[in-house]
Amino acid sequence: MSAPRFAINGAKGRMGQATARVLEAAGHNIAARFDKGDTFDLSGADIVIDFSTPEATLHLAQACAAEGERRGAPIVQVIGATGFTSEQEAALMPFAEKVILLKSGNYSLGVNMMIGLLKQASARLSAEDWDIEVTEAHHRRKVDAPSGTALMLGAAAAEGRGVDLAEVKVAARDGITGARRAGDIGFSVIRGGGIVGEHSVLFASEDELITFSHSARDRTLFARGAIQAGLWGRNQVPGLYDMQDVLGF
Ligand SMILES: NC(=O)C1=CN([C@@H]2O[C@H](COP(=O)(O)OP(=O)(O)OC[C@H]3O[C@@H](n4cnc5c(N)ncnc54)[C@H](OP(=O)(O)O)[C@@H]3O)[C@@H](O)[C@H]2O)C=CC1
Ligand SMILES: O=C(O)C1=N[C@H](C(=O)O)C[C@H](O)C1
Repeated sequence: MSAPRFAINGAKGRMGQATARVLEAAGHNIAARFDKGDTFDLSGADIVIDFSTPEATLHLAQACAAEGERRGAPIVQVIGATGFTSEQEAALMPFAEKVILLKSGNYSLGVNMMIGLLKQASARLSAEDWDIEVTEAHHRRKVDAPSGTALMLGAAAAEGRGVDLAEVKVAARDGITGARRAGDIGFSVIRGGGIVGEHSVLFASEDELITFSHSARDRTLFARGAIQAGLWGRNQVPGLYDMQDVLGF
């Protein structure tokens, strides 16, 4: 297989710049860099690392599908953006027929390890006795909440209990909320300064507390994972994959 040619969407953003640094340090070819207002010319690229916005991701998926058809070989689009509405998630699905889509709220090894552990824990700790609370903290410029990672962790905990997160999610508490309902999964959000990404999931019973936590110290961590996902994607057929697939978890 020939050397991979990368493109970056959201190239001037924090993650776009981190991705460029990692690619350049590894000697990879960056064939194109896109930002707001640019036309997606994908003719020189095989793998697009996309840390932009949900809207931009959908436009890019359309361009990847068209370019893949034109050349008779699918493009890999690694989606890092978070904050998709359910309508945007649904709108992305048809592109999985033509594009090798990888999508994850977090491309770190640690968070993806934690997902498996949470499924195990929540399957064993009964909803009657154990309350689950997800807490996340990020930098002051983050625009979506709860974070994509927090939602993934909450979804993993819900899956372990055999329920849909949408049925048990409590994203905010304020005022006279009433007592906690058994089985709910609560989310708390902190925004401040330059925090790269902190996530914790608390299991609380009357007598014991168990906490799973992950701390990201540098955003090149996410860039490295996204590039790993892109290289893995080159050997796949069109479809929708996540970082669990890449890592074989
Ligand atoms: N999955 C993961 O592991 C990780 C995911 N993320 C997610 O990645 C996303 C980006 O994060 P971050 O880099 O910090 O954010 P930034 O705001 O720094 O970067 C986003 C970039 O996308 C650009 N952009 C906006 N609209 C378009 C468009 N239509 N076409 C192309 N580019 C566009 C922005 O340009 P402008 O500023 O001009 O609007 C900006 O340069 C967020 O959703 C974040 O939650 C972040 C880290 C890890
Ligand atoms: O916006 C960020 O910075 C991050 N976003 C992702 C998320 O929403 O979970 C991943 C990481 O925590 C950093």
